[in-house]
Amino acid sequence: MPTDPGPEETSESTGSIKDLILEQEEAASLIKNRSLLEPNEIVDEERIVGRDTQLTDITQHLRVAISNERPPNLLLYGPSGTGKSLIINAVCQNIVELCESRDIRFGVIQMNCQNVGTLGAAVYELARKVANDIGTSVDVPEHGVPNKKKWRELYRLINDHYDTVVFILDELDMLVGRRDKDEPAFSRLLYQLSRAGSTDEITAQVSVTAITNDTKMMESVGSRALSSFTPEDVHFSDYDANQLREILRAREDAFHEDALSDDVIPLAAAFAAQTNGDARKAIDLMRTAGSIAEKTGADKVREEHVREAQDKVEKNRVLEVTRGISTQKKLCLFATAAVAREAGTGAAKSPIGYRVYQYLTGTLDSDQYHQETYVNKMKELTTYSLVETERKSQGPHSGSYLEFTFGENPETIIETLREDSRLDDVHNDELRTVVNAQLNQ
Ligand SMILES: Nc1ncnc2c1ncn2[C@@H]1O[C@H](COP(=O)(O)OP(=O)(O)OP(=O)(O)O)[C@@H](O)[C@H]1O
Repeated sequence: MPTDPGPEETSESTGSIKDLILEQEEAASLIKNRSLLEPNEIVDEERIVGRDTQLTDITQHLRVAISNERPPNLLLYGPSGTGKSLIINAVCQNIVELCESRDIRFGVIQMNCQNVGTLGAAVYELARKVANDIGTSVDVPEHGVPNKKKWRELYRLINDHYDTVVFILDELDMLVGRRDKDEPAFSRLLYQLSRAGSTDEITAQVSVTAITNDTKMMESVGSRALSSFTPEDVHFSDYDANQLREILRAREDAFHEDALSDDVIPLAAAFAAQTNGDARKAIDLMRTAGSIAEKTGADKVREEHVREAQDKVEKNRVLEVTRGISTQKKLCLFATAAVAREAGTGAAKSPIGYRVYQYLTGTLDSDQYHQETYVNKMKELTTYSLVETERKSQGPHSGSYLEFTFGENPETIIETLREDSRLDDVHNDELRTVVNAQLNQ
């Protein structure tokens, strides 16, 4: 039978937790507005800096919607955290408001394609989002019906409720679909959406904005889709340290007055620019540095907190990615990071990476993939933005190879992977010797 804790004990424990909360609140005296430092927070337009060209281009393309004309299709491409979603959403939000004031039924339907899976699931998800936007429900079941019915339902919803609709398909290249199809699902989705308006299936005007990190995505788009999609391209490049500094300055009021020492923003901007020019990362660094400073009871966020945050953020990201991957993928990544670390450029060539992978699998007495599979495993890791690939030529008669460039410090990747005890038998000195011998060949 449970014993009665008694009034004294209850009030004492409640009191101590409350005290703890209040104590922590008092210690958290540096960050004033945490949501401004959340990576997915949609910020007001006064806080958008450094993307004037893209903002002007996108506005120029989409503004025709306020005259009830169909905006062109767009392709926004560039690395992670360079403001693609931010800018398109800011422009669309303003167009929605202007259209409302002119009684034009303008809709914006955004879908992140990362976890959607198949074409059928994508069409259903779009229908669900449209239904949600207009406050109704989808009239076909999610499973067990042919895609044709889902398309028909999507068209019905659009025709009934919009004059113009813009579909924003984020991370579109991730919508690969079933492997047995000749054409990736994203290509079929683009084809259907962009041709629907030219048939009588959709009476509303439809425009598609595709967003991708993969500069080569359009190479996998089938010829039918290519001839109907024909987007205007808007490129988003990495931010440099100056731009990141401006972005962070525009969020300085996330902190209490005088809570930031002068070198904090320039250092966080420099770290983020060094690795991949990603604004999300710069913002993340500021938040982590602030939390570290608060936790240690510091009166200000200082340079050392940013350095500690940098270490933590890098390790966390690598950990997050590597925790779930197979041992073989870890070996591929470990070998490639070891080459990039010694090469000093943050990059590794696939044939050298493969030879170091062979050394690793030999040392650990584990299964060994062929080079093609090694390359494919590394390519799969690009989805996490940990590594990027680029095909390079060795010269006119020597074929080509892939170059892997790391978004994080290769040393961090190696250290993080080493937390897996199966790598204990790989000794650092010997690994360095093997890698250098391969690099010098
Ligand atoms: N120019 C900018 N001014 C202010 N904040 C920015 C700017 N660019 C990006 N950010 C902030 O950085 C974060 C990431 O931006 P966003 O989501 O637009 O990147 P993205 O290019 O769409 O990245 P991904 O390809 O990973 O989706 C967001 O919190 C956004 O508010």
